[in-house]
Amino acid sequence: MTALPSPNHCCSSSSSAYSVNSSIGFHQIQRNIPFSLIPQKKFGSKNVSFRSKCSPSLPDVVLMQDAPSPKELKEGLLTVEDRNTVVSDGKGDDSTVSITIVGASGDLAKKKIFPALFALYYEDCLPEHFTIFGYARSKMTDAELRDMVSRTLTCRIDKRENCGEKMEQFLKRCFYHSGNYDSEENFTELDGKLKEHEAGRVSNRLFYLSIPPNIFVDAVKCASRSASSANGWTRVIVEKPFGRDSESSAALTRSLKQYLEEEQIFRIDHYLGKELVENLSVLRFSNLIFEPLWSRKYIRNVQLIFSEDFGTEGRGGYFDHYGIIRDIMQNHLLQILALFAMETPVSLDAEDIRNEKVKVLRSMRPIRVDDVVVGQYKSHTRGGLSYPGYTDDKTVPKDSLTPTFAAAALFIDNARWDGVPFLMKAGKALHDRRAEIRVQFRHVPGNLYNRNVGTDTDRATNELVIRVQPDEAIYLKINNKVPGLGMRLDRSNLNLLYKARYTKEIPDAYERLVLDAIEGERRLFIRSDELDAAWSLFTPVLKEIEEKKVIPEYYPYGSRGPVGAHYLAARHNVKWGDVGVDE
Ligand SMILES: NC(=O)C1=CN([C@@H]2O[C@H](COP(=O)(O)OP(=O)(O)OC[C@H]3O[C@@H](n4cnc5c(N)ncnc54)[C@H](OP(=O)(O)O)[C@@H]3O)[C@@H](O)[C@H]2O)C=CC1
Ligand SMILES: O=C1O[C@H](COP(=O)(O)O)[C@@H](O)[C@H](O)[C@H]1O
Repeated sequence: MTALPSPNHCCSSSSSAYSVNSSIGFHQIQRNIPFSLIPQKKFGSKNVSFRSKCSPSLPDVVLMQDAPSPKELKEGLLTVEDRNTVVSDGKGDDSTVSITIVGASGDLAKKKIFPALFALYYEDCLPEHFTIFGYARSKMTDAELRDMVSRTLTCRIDKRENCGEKMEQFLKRCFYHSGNYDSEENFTELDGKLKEHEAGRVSNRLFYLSIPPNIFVDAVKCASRSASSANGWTRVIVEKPFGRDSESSAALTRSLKQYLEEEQIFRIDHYLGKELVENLSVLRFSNLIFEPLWSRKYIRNVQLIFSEDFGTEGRGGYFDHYGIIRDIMQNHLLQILALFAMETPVSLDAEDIRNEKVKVLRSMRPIRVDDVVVGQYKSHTRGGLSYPGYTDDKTVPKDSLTPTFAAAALFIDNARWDGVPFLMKAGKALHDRRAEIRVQFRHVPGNLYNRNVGTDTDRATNELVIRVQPDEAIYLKINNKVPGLGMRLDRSNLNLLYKARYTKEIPDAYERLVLDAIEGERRLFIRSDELDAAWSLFTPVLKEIEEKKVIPEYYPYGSRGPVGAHYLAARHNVKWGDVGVDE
């Protein structure tokens, strides 16, 4: 049994284990509610939960200075297994984290995962003992992997000290094992190598499935059977797509659950790791001025906008099987919508937040095909340059009807949001790259200044814009008197532009999410019932679009997308906020 450390050890970065707890729920101890434990039956009983100095959960650990007393333990508030759970800052303790990137030779691994791990290392956010393994079929030596990874690493713009040295140190912790995704034998070899590096310490293992979805289950089966930890935790990050409709998603979940408990599955939606998306709850729940306005009473419509100024270049094969609704709307935009619209959760615990998100998703009205507009980009020549159409991609069938653009009107049939249109718009190969949430408020009843505002009430109403990217910002459009002797109003922005306010570079979403997975923090990952609810909403309309072979409206590469999106918005009495002079 693990000995209880003194509460004074809490939070000192040089201490070893600093409080006894479960990897889910510091709050539960404080509220004297007995734990339900993460089942560990397939993966050993010792449950070491790491909290780095970078953890957003750190305040919880601070609260745990008054860790459960021996009396509380004796009185059965914690079970024997709980006592085997140690929360550690990972410094000087006897546990190690092995991170295996399955599909390490691929695009996502190179572009996002290795750089995120390096950034965490650079910021001293990883535990003292960690090893990174790349796993894929490609033949590579450790040196070749390091060479490949080194090409994508960059140092923080705001801190460049010892950058080269840190890169070298990081690369020394990266190794490679070549193997098949469906070979238990190859995963057993990996297990042997991981054990060598773990050197008898408590082993915690994180597998990041950065591979195409058709091989998820094979890889999970082999990893869980042949390379899971014998004495610590084993977790698996699963990349989207989680199926392509309700049935295939449920089948994937069922298959994964043959080898993993739900608590071991970390379904990633990287939009949840974006700074401004995380800030959404802070904005709502820690500012008195917003939450009272957050309902049908004051909000006229909400717009969730995603656009990219490049096409599917290189990913056409994957994309054609999914399309923009599955690629962006069913996950990224719907997750943002759920966070935006949910009721106040009981606490910031993962389960409390996810419970509220599920309730919103389940309150949503089925989407009618009439409330969806689909488009596909076509080739376009501008300034002597010619841009390819979607079906010019060799991996895309010439007669493909797959939408690269969609706009939809959604409704939440609950007391808070009854009748408020939530408009979504997502597209590739458009005129700019942006992701934002726009909240258009109602007009001021009996506005004394109507005369000065003019007839366009849209121009006179307040709008809150949360710009997720690029140039992260939150701004509120207000009416203001133009200085001078006359009485003329204009619309101005109260603007919180992140790069002007904060000098620190904003971490990439993958950094936050990988760290959370290492720490066992599930708040930003998708629970299986959330996923079911999201698919239930989109599956019928997707089927209808596909069965009816709805012809997409063609739009030129680099344009603002199909005009149909404007007609759709107009039918719901909405004007898209990203179009216009002062967008
Ligand atoms: N790339 C991106 O920007 C994003 C990707 N994702 C998701 O992340 C995952 C990985 O994406 P990405 O890195 O782009 O994928 P890749 O197509 O680059 O595949 C990753 C690796 O998997 C192996 N692989 C590829 N195809 C097959 C196959 N048919 N059978 C067996 N192995 C195969 C290859 O490694 P080897 O041949 O060496 O075994 C490849 O390097 C996917 O699920 C994707 O949907 C999600 C969001 C964004
Ligand atoms: O999940 C996906 O996201 C990217 C956009 O991510 P971002 O962080 O660069 O905004 C998108 O290009 C891709 O098609 C999709 O699969």
